[in-house]
Amino acid sequence: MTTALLAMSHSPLLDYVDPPADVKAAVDESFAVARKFANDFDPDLVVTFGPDHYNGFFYELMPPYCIGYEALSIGDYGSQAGALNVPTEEAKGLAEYVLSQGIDTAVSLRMEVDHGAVQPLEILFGDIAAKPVVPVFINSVAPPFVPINRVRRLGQAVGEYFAQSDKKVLFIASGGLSHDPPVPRIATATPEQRAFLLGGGRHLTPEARDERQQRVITAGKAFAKGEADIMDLAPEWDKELMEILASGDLSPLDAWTTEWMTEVAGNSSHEVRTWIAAYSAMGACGAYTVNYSFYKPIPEYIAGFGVTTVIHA
Ligand SMILES: O=C(O)CCc1cccc(O)c1O
Ligand SMILES: [Fe+2]
Repeated sequence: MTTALLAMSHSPLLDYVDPPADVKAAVDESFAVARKFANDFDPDLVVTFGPDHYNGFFYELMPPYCIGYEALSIGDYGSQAGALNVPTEEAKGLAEYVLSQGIDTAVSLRMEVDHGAVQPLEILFGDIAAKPVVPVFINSVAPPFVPINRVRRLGQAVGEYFAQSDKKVLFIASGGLSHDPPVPRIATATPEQRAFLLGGGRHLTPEARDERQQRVITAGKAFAKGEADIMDLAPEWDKELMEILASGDLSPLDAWTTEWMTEVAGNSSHEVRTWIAAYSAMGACGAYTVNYSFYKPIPEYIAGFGVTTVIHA
């Protein structure tokens, strides 16, 4: 067994809203480090912990987690569309082990994923089907949420499963950190938004897709000028999270309530659940150290933007 971890923020706005040149250069540099890390490790298998943004999962039936036996990228925000290369037997073995540990994951025999799952694959490997990938969805935008301790337990079970494996496994977390992009919320939804959130947002027409994306792009541009009606990024919260994750003892995160996370770090801050699960998976395979860490709050991307690489100590 060998495992490694790459945790990174994603943003649908990477190709749509430009931060100042020095910030963009710093992000590109962090991507170059991540790319070298992933390719030097040369995984036999990749496990992605990713959220979804009402593209594959809707309130009609919203699981807290889901393991994909097959997966299709929907291709939002210019991301690559099409099938992921999912080793179905491996995904099935993982789901069966996770369930045997009392973690009630859903499975999907045809999971639809968005930029939240595939953006890192494109950045690291150039193609979403370049590596065998088992996609693990973690609900990070649609309340109600499970407590953080359960996310840790999910990650631990995933890690335990691969600790037995003879494969080189790269865990990837995609999401966060603090951010509050303009995503419709069920609690405040208009009838039209409610229909979208229940399932009407699946397989949008190109026109409807474009309108949806333009709204987020416009918000990113306004946010960069300090003019958007969304919550500020929370760099102190982001740094505290990254410190706890790096410490190897994730138990302090159990005190982080859903309500508090939303209040301090925004409605989409729950995407950090992908980081927490992935770090837990890594920890279940042995002691670790963070050997590279990048962080910047980037309003143009509507994201507290972090990239970390993690190896076993
Ligand atoms: O719902 C959408 O279309 C995208 C929202 C969104 C915006 C910026 C950073 C993110 O991580 C994110 O999820
Ligand atoms: Fe996201």
